Amino acid sequence: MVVLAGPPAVDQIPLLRSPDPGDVFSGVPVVDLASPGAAQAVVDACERYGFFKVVNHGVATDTMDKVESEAVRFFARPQADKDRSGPAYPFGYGSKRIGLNGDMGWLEYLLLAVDEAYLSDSCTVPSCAVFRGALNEYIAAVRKVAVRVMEAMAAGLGIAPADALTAMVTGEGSDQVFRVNHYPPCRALQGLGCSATGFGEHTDPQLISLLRSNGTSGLQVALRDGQWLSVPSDRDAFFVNVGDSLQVLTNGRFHSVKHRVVANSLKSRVSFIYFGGPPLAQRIAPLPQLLGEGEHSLYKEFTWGEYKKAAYKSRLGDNRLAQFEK
Ligand SMILES: C=C1C[C@]23C[C@@]1(O)CC[C@H]2[C@@]12CC[C@H](O)[C@@](C)(C(=O)O1)[C@H]2[C@@H]3C(=O)O
Ligand SMILES: O=C(O)CCC(=O)C(=O)O
Ligand SMILES: [Fe+2]
Repeated sequence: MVVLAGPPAVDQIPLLRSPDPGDVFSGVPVVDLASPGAAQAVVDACERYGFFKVVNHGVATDTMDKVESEAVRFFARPQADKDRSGPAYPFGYGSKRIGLNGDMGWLEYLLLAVDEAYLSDSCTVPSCAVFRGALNEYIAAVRKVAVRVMEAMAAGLGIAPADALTAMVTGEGSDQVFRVNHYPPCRALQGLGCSATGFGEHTDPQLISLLRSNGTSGLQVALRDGQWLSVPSDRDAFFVNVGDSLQVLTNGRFHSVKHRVVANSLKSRVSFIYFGGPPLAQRIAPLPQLLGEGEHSLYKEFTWGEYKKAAYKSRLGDNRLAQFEK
């Protein structure tokens, strides 16, 4: 990453050299959730990249379109209106500042709390009933896809019971978060050979994240050798990230994928991400069913609450798992 002097509107945002248009991730693993081979395909992708896309997921196009058009309507409102839905922490509207430790990106967003399958009643943002209704329908649907993906993981890993992973995310007190990101076009940088960082590189701390975006590209993932590749957008699919906690539960067999978003100079990107996390008291340690004879955990013992607290003290790009490695 290079930090260049840029036009004033973006002077707080790290700039990236325009990615080489040839560096496209043409081999993103595609998992057909309705196929008999789904479980093995999910495990292969989690081991190799910690990243894959899910098709044939059964979520109605109308459910995705409705939430997208309501989100576009929300972000088109006057800035003063949107600011009344802030601050982002613990939940609400935020702009350019990500987290509490100085990270900046070319985006605005809504960070929302989820209870069971819906927006938490304690989360009064957004206030618009139509947007809330669309979010609730979408969250319930994407959460079902997350459950099917985690069941496929357990089946592919040969773990019993079948709900060993899903129970952590759907059980009482699970820590689920939903995020809507809007990356406006960054026109000031058009033709300058560099792009604004939309959302800086990071791994997701939870078990699993499911992302859907409008058709605007911008998501990039890092391969295990550190090479960054641009992910071709697909508005009909869900992209799945393995998070840090799932890496630990599998004792490093699954890989928590580093990813980032580069803002487009011409088009808006809107993305919707469901983050599945366990209850705060959940112990995060390798599942005994996955440890071979004589195999030890690569990590120190911790709870999700301890990890989350440490994560929220860190900068976006920090290696958050490092301090928990043995
Ligand atoms: C800089 C930060 C933003 C973040 C909390 C953190 O301190 C480090 C982890 C970040 C992240 C990444 C995935 C999700 O977008 C997120 C909501 C999460 O759980 O961890 C964000 C946090 C955030 O935006 O507050
Ligand atoms: O907005 C996106 O496309 C991805 C954002 C992301 O990685 C995150 O919110 O954790
Ligand atoms: Fe992320």
